[in-house]
Amino acid sequence: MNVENVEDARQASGVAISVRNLDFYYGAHHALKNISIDFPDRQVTGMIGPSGCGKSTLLRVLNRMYDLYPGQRATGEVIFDGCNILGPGVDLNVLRARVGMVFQKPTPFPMSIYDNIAFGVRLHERISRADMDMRVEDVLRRVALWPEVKDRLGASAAALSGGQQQRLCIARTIATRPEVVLLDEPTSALDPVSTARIEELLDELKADFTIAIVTHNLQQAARCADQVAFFYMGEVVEVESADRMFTAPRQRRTQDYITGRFG
Ligand SMILES: Nc1ncnc2c1ncn2[C@@H]1O[C@H](COP(=O)(O)OP(=O)(O)OP(=O)(O)O)[C@@H](O)[C@H]1O
Repeated sequence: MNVENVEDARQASGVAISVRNLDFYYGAHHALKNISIDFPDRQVTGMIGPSGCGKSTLLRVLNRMYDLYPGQRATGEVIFDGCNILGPGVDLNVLRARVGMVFQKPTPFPMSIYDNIAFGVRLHERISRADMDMRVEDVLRRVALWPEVKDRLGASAAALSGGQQQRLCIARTIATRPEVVLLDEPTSALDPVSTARIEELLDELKADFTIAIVTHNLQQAARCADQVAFFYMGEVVEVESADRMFTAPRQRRTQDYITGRFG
């Protein structure tokens, strides 16, 4: 399938990634059990549930991050652009550029602000210095960091605040022009002001990217997500629109969790 057909197919189905009958194992530990869930195109999917229920594990499957670790394996299907990305022959560098990931703790590379963005782009594209300058400016503007850093692009990223570093990490992720952005508790290490800025940013980014966000913060899921999935002990118990999830969930276990009966 060429890129245009893939884009047409995704828009027609309205689904960016479709997970079917997914099981995941850390050695003998069965961490995800027969999971099926669709990630709608250009919407935000929030993933909630108690600690250890498998939310981060699912994110790590969606770009095959787990492949970096021996003894971890997935079975089932994760369909992205008409292809099962769990199958053989997938170029993992390309996959990880198309399905980008932002981690809980801001993890800028030990290099300049400019190079934090240019580094990943150079791995995937040959572009001129002028085009790279434009790309760097464009993504820094999109994450609302440009006014704060435009006069010190050559300075170390380590000198930025935690919230600025996380916005830089999001800029770095979108600089390779992924279709999907995965975020694993991206604001849990940040103050309320930085958190609010990242939440606003997600709302803007979903015009162009499909977003999956793991969060412990139910209010954050209610504010940011279009659909919400509730995970419990390695299973997806319920997937609903955010409105329904927090007002009228169908399952008893979901209701107990969102009303704080366990956590
Ligand atoms: N590297 C690993 N090796 C073995 N077991 C692991 C590993 N990472 C996670 N697990 C186990 O897999 C299960 C799911 O973990 P996961 O991190 O996906 O949960 P989570 O819902 O994201 O939790 P949290 O909200 O605390 O981050 C847990 O039982 C956890 O102990």
